[in-house]
Amino acid sequence: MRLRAMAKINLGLDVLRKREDGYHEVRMIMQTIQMYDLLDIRKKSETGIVLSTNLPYVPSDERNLVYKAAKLLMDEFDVKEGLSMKLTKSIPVAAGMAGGSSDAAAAFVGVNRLFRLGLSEEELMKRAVQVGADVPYCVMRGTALAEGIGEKLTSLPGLPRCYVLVGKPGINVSTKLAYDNLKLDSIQKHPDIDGMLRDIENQDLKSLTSKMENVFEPGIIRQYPVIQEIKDLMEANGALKAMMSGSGPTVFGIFDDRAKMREAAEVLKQSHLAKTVFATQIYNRKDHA
Ligand SMILES: C[C@](O)(CO)[C@H](O)COP(=O)(O)OP(=O)(O)OC[C@H]1O[C@@H](n2ccc(N)nc2=O)[C@H](O)[C@@H]1O
Ligand SMILES: Nc1ncnc2c1ncn2[C@@H]1O[C@H](COP(=O)(O)OP(=O)(O)OP(=O)(O)O)[C@@H](O)[C@H]1O
Repeated sequence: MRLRAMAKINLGLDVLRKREDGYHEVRMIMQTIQMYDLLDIRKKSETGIVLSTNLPYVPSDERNLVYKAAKLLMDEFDVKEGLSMKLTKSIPVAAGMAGGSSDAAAAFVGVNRLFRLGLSEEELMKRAVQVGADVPYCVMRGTALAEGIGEKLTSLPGLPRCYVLVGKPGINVSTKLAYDNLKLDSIQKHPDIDGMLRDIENQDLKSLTSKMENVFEPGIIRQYPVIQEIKDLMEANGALKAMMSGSGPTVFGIFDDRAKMREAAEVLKQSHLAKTVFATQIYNRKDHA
């Protein structure tokens, strides 16, 4: 069985407060994009889980979120058969695009199907949060409002067709460090998430993109000014708006015109500001086909 683990971007990202357990309460507008890792899974005769990946620097043992997700379900349902998984990564690692989280979501969906566990999407999402805050959203996909620590999800109407240019500089940002370094009292500008919800309801892409904000952005840009340079390049080359995704460092630009996005992609490639440049579009199917 082959599953696609889709990447996400955050169109709006607000952090409200720190909880007792160290996690933060957030309010975010999430969007799936057509950029994906592949997870091949099959039964094997010997018991246990075996995982291989195409990247030497991504762990292939119990530290991998795919392994964690599969083990969690197989332990709960006392699955005696063995599982063999092959992960082929295309989503940049430690990039703010939920690569590992989405791989884990694919493992939840795949193990549920392969061993006929009969869990509904909602039941999978309930378990998914134990692997990571973004994993329930990666099970759900599409356009969504995420609250709580990211696990309280409300499905939203799909955005009008638009194009997404992804540019990741050659640096990695730890999500944990980004949250630890965030000074909640000195956040200058909180995104207008309620206004964005209205724009999505009204299918008004221009108004929606004009409100895009991410509270992590100023702090991470101070550390890595190249992020600002990539944003500026995208906006100078036709993006309605460009912003950092998640805790960074990946920048995405939203375009209403595919040709313009492709031209901007060429300029970005030639600038050598980004190590990964990928031109794509939003993705609103939810069926894990
Ligand atoms: C920044 C985002 O990518 C935006 O979508 C997510 O909030 C990150 O979600 P994630 O990678 O699934 O996060 P997890 O793997 O659960 O947590 C990694 C670390 O980030 C911090 N963390 C994460 C999510 C959250 N709501 N509050 C937090 O404080 C915690 O220190 C945690 O130890
Ligand atoms: N399946 C996986 N793919 C990539 N990294 C993984 C995976 N499982 C565990 N990891 C570890 O997790 C770390 C962060 O990986 P990931 O690519 O998920 O970060 P991210 O894109 O910042 O995620 P998010 O947007 O959810 O914060 C990596 O450094 C890696 O060692």
